Amino acid sequence: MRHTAAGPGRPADRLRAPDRAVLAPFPAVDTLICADLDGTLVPPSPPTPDMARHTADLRELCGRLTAHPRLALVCVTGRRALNAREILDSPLWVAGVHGAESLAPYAQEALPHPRSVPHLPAVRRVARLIRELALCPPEMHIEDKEVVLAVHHARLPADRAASRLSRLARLGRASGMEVVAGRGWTELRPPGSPHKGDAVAEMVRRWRPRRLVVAGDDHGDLAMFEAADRLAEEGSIERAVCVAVRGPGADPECLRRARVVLEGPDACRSWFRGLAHSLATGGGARLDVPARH
Ligand SMILES: O=P(O)(O)OC[C@H]1O[C@H](O[C@H]2O[C@H](CO)[C@@H](O)[C@H](O)[C@H]2O)[C@H](O)[C@@H](O)[C@@H]1O
Repeated sequence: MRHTAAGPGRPADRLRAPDRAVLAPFPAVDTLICADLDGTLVPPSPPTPDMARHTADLRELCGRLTAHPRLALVCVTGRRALNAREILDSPLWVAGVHGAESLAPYAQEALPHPRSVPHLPAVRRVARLIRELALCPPEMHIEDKEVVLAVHHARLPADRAASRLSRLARLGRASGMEVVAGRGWTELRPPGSPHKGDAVAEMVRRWRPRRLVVAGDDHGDLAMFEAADRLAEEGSIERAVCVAVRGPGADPECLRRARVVLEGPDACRSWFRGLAHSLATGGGARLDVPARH
């Protein structure tokens, strides 16, 4: 079943394109921000008790950043794109499932990446087999993301999860899929599935920014850091700034490689707020200051 933003075919009013809006996609911008969601813009799941505060703050921040004509903001997440939009509650571009699907600001459906399309039947087949063979133990949960299958096992200690995952992984590999582990989840992905670095490169092609900021906290976000450095080296952008967000389970390599390290999603959102202010007042200087807050 496809996710919709607010019931079948009805996006929430706030996510509807304004009447007579001239939708000029991808004007060239000065600064493109590609930000991960869980652990970066909001605390990682499970939701913290003050989640409502984070969500309200995030919505205000997204409004502020997307209103800026020289700035573009894209959410690059492992979540399904429509699920991410519900959390963001803002009409952003979203690269979902690590870049395997994309959602335009006012679109009601996410589109699978062209590389993922030929594999949709195989993903459906593996999902059906897992159900028919009852391969998923009760402590785990399979999320069918259509372009990949995610097994959520955050409630199990790693060693117990590993033993329970082995049959699922064997079935995935026998069907030609790759097995990729994340924080509390393991995904079965078709070969050549896009990663977050692909999503960043695609967004840079579209927006042609001079400066690129990528922000993340997890192992999968390193692909964004690598893409940003590569795009700067090859001259597609003038400069890249990798921002890591520290928190429970943050990837040490992310923290080591980042130029800017921020203490949690609150600090990340306020750093972006400062960046927007600096651009609005003719700056961008904030990007020139190496910071480890
Ligand atoms: O790329 P991100 O924005 O950091 O998203 C990563 C995953 O986030 C969500 O998983 C997290 O919450 C799950 C419970 O809702 C939990 O089981 C898992 O351990 C957490 O990582 C999302 O459900 C996944 O699809 C994303 O890949």
